[in-house]
This record gives sequence, structure tokens and C-alpha cells, in this order.
Amino acid sequence: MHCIATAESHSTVEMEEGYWLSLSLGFIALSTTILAFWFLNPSFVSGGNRKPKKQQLPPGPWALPIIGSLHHLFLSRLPHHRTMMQLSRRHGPLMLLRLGEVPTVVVSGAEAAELVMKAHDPAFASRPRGATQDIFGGGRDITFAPYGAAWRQMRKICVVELLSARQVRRMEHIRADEAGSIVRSIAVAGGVVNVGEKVMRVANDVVSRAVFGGKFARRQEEYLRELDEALALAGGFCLVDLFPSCPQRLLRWISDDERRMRRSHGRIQQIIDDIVDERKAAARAAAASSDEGGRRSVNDDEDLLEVLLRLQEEDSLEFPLTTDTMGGILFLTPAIIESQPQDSYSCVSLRRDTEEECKDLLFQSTEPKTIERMDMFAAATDTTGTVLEWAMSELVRHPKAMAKAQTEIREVLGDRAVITNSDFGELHYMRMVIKETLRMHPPAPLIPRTTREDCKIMGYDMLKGTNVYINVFAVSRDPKYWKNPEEFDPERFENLHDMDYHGTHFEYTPFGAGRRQCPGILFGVSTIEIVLANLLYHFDWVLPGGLSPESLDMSEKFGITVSRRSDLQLRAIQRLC
Ligand code: HEM
Repeated sequence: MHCIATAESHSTVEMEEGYWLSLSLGFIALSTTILAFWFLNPSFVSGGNRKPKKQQLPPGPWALPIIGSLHHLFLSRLPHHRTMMQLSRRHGPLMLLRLGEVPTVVVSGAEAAELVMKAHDPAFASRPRGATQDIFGGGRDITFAPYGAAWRQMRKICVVELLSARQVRRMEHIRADEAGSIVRSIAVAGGVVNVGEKVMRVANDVVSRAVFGGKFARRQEEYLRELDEALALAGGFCLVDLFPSCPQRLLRWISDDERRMRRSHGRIQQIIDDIVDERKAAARAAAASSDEGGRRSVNDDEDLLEVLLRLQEEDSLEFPLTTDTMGGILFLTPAIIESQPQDSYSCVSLRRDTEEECKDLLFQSTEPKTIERMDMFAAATDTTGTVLEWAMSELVRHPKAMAKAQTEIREVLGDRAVITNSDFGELHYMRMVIKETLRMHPPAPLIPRTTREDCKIMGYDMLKGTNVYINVFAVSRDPKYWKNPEEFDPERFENLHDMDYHGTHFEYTPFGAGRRQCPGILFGVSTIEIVLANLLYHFDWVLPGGLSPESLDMSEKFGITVSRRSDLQLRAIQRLC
């Protein structure tokens, strides 16, 4: 797909031909079949969640029987986070939508976000569950895990062992190497570059080298394609997620989302299996020739998988570090499990609500079994690549900002063959460019949470089991907190030094906040900084064919992460030193 020059602005996203036809047919088929169920079993449409008397639920737009508020989203020509932003400007910072059978509250103000992610954080610290998310992460991974003991341990390992500042610093040579190789590949290819593809690859290379010590090599293209498909489906807006009590067979007949998700996930799984197999064989060979009889010791070259295997051997954690837990953190596969003791734990069922139930399930002793999940790979690749692509898009649309960033980088870095993160102390403007990109294009615009218990927010009842989306996109474009919010203006951060990524300013939370806040901030930002600095240091960038900067299409593709709808194709002009 090409991104070049449509006259469309963000807010007039062109829908593909046939979309309306298939949408209408889908609605008609769904409504007819659901009506039939309604007559047979009226409690079906309520989803068991009728509004109890005397409860003060948040306001929201008018709803229809059966589909609830879905028509507001699906009849809009905008991606869901934008439609929700428009609706919440009418209905308020806490807005109730009924998405099919699923009651959902959208949070669109900084004060409300602070109440949800800080004041009442424990009540909102779980993730929604749906059929596609179950395939994607199965609730056994860290990202989609229900709040509870298993999640806490995975999180602790992530924060303390895998993504700590020390660990991220230790990986500096990987980032520098990979940023260098993207520069070389652009210089060799010359001409028009698919920037989106390049930055997605480099983000994936950095994380796979950090985790496995190696790269995806030949199958990276397939991996990224399948990841793209899976992430587009995992946003929670597929029919199977919206009508959980509707018979699966019927939904499968109407929509093939679930099948597509299984297919993509299966392919991703196979690719990872192959990589782990190779890695295992190499580890066995190394252990056989080691003087220490194969015992692992801390060393400076250990990748994240090695860190986990060492922790497992040390056996000093509160819960034993099983291979399942390791899989939940890194996205591993049965290839590793077979070497583990028979009393490994694994999650055997889905859709449990209480912490106790989840704990029971997550720590049931079972035979080792196949685990399917994607975590650090998906969480790190897509978000990092997406931010880089949006940053380059905004810079190309704003040549003055591009020139200012390039001048700064070239002055500060002087003549260098290799650029590393430790060279970046003085790159203030580039850091503001990244902050502004994350304000305008947070890669995860709707942060998904679910209520673990009844509570009251701004006088409204939030019932247990309600899904919650914190619309960080809406908050960071709200004129109440930001001057000219629709303008790309990195300078706005000049006087906002303390506006960082750590989730303490609730008008700016691209990485979320509270217990579930992204643990990969340092890893992600370090990768973004080094790749962006290299791209801007070594090349000048323009739209191909003499197109004007304003003509660049900026429309979005909705999914769990929101990337560009079309790839970013730019002409790279190598800088002559
Ligand atoms: C620019 C890059 C990134 C952005 C904008 C981003 C954003 C987010 C957001 C918004 C969340 C949800 C937070 C919440 O619920 O409050 C999240 C969760 C998460 N992110 Fe990131 N992320 C990025 C990069 C990364 C990287 C590089 C990694 C790992 C290497 C990572 C790992 C995770 C994990 C494991 C979670 C789940 C945490 C949990 O549920 O406890 N992220 N991220």
C-alpha cells in the first residue's frame, strides 16, 4: 500500500469500497439471528447486566436493543478512539457505552483518568477478557493476565530483572548495532524507502536479540505480517468479543475474525517454536562444552531468556519460576517446556473473575502443556515501530521541525560512525519531538482495564465486570489541557520539563499509569531515540515525486495499537559529510 497524497485529512478517513455493504449485511444477519434468540430467551440480550435500580451509571449516547451503542462506532467514518473522543465531548469524561452485550465505560478526562489509574487503581487493575484476546494472550501472559498473584510475579520479574535500567543499559550495543544496520540498508538500497517496514523490522530485531540473542532472519516478514493482523483483531471489537453469550457457531458463521486470529496466532507460534528450537540446540551444545557442568552464571552477554533460566535455577522466588510463567513473560513455547519438571504449573481455563479463581487456575499443578502467547515481542515491536513511523510522518509534514531536529543532532554528535544512547544527553529537541509524537499518536490510544469490584467515580457507579477504556488519545488532544491540541508543536514541551512518561501527569499518559503501567518505557524510548537519531543524522527525507508535505495521508488503522493506514514511503537523501 502506498501512503502518498490523498486530499483526505485525519477526520475524513475514506472507507474501503464494499465496507458499507458488508457492514449492513452483517448487521442484518446478526440482528435477525439475535432477535430469534431474544424471543426464545429474553435474558440473552441483557447479557445479565441490567441496570439495577437506584444506581447512578455514567451518561452515554442513545442505545438500540441488542447492539446497544455499537451503531455509533460502526456507522462513524472514524477509527473507534476518534469516535469515542467525539462522543465523550458531548457526554462527559465518563461515558457509558453498551458494546453489544458488554458494558463499557470510556474515560476521557485527566481527572477521571487519575481517579481510575491512581486513586482507585487496585479496583481497575485487571484487563478485559474476550474470545480474541484469549487466543492472543490467553490471560496467561503478563499483558492480558487478570490482576493477581501470577501477574504480580511476572510483573516483578519484568521490572526487576528484564527491563530494569541496568538491563536496558547492558543492551546498548544491540540497539547501536541494529540502528547502524538500518542506516546501511537504506544507504545501499537508496531511493524511495518504505520507512514503516524498516522501523518495524529494526524494533523487532532489537527485541528478538534482547530476548533470544538472535534474529528472526528469513521469517521476519511473515512474522510482522501476522502480528499486524493479530493486533488489528485483538482490540476487543470483534463480534465474538461483543456477544460472548451468543453461540460460537453462529458467530463463526457470520464473521471469520476468530478463525483469522487463530490462524495468525498459530503461524506466529510456529515461527517462535522454530527459533526456540534453534536456541535450545545451541544452549545444549554450549552447556556440553562448559567447565561448570552447564550451570548458568551471570554474564554480560546473557539475553533475557538466559536471565529467566538462571532465575529458575536459583529458585529464590516466592512462586517457583515455571516454564509457563517464563512463557507468559517472553512468549516462549513447548520447545522449552519439555525439559522442565512434571509439576510445572499452567493455566487451564479462561474467563475467571476473582483473584482467587485466577490464582487457583494459574497455579494449578498440571502436566506441562503447550502454551500460546505473545508478550514482550508484540508489546515491544509494534508500539516502538509505530511511534517511529508517526514521528517520521510528522517531521516530514513539518519541515521546520525536521530541520531543527537534524541540526541539533548533527551539531551535538559531530562526525560519528556509530551513535549510542549515551551520546544523547544534549538532544533536547529530539526528545521533545518524541514526546509530541506520543501525545498526538499514542500507539495504544485506548488503555483497556476492567473493574474488579463495584466502586464510585465522580459520583457514578462503576459496576464490577465493566470494561473500561482510558482514551489517552482524547485526553492528550483535549483543548482543556493543551493549546492548539491538533497541531504538531514539539516546542510546547519546552516549559513542561516535568511532564515525563511516568504516569504522574494524567493529561499525558501514553504509557498508562499505576500498577499496570508499561514496564518497557526505558527499553522502548531508548530504541526510539537511537533509531530516530540515526535516521535524522545520516539522511535528509522528502516525499517522493515532489509531493508537498501537507499532502501526506495521515489516516489511521484501528487495532490494539493504532498505526498508519498506509505505509510511509519517503525518499532518503544520504548526507554528505
Ligand atoms: C513507545 C513504546 C511503548 C508504548 C507507548 C507502550 C504503551 C503501553 C501501554 C499504554 C500499556 C498499558 C498500561 C496500562 O494499563 O496502564 C503497556 C503495557 C505493557 N507494555 Fe508497553 N509500551 C511501549 C513499549 C513497550 C516495550 C518496549 C515493552 C517491553 C520490552 C513493553 C511491555 C509492556 C508490557 C509487558 C505491558 C503490560 C503490563 C501489565 O499489564 O502489567 N512495552 N504499554
